Amino acid sequence: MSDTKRIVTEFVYCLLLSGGKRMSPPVLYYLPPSPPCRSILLLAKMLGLDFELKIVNILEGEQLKPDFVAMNPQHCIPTMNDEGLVLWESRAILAYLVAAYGKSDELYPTDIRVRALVDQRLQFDLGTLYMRLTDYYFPTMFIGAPLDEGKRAKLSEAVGWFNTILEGRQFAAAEHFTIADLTLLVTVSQLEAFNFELRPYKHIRQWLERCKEHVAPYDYEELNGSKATLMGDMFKAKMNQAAAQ
Ligand SMILES: N[C@@H](CCC(=O)N[C@@H](CS)C(=O)NCC(=O)O)C(=O)O
Repeated sequence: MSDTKRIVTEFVYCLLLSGGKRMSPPVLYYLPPSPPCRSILLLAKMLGLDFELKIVNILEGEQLKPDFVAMNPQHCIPTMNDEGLVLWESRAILAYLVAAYGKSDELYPTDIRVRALVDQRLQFDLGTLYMRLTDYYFPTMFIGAPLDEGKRAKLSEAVGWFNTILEGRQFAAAEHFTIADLTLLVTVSQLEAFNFELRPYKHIRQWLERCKEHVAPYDYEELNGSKATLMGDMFKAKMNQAAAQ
């Protein structure tokens, strides 16, 4: 057999073996403790999807390297590259992964009325709940800035809204667990690890336990719980440092 014929035969054989599917796994640029990265890693576990994982250490400015900025001018993680489809914004990545790799639409329902609610919750987390969490905690955790009571009030207001949303519901958007619960679970478990007082929010506490139980088989503790604790400890250490000065 000629070389050309052999290469073509091997190529066709590979295609047949792969069932015509993608040959290379999607690449995820990430850092394990980053909350939006944690939601992607949890979803990948739930879907049984193996990423090619590439650490980008944002604490050392690796996201500003020219190669990374050329791929994602906004230089944030998580960033995913699935055979040339480059995506960032964790909630957009979650939606894409369920559509591309999910065995069903359960985690991101295609029923337009249910999907509308999932999308609303995803955007509530992005623009309100998680945003207010970062506004309040991150300046202290990263640069030791004093806590701002005004920002705490805004965060409490958003937590209260989420508690009301959950009234009479088992899950955030549908009758079952969806990617809305996943991203909100990362946010609320982080609040819990920062010792945000969740006692007044009964519906959130019940939902949080339900979600943790649902995700426990997918390495929840390793992928999210332990990383939330790590960030909580960083915050507490900064608070103790400030108190000692
Ligand atoms: N809304 C974005 C937030 C992404 C984000 O802020 N990522 C942080 C890490 S948690 C980051 O990459 N920071 C470094 C930078 O922006 O240069 C998402 O959900 O993916």
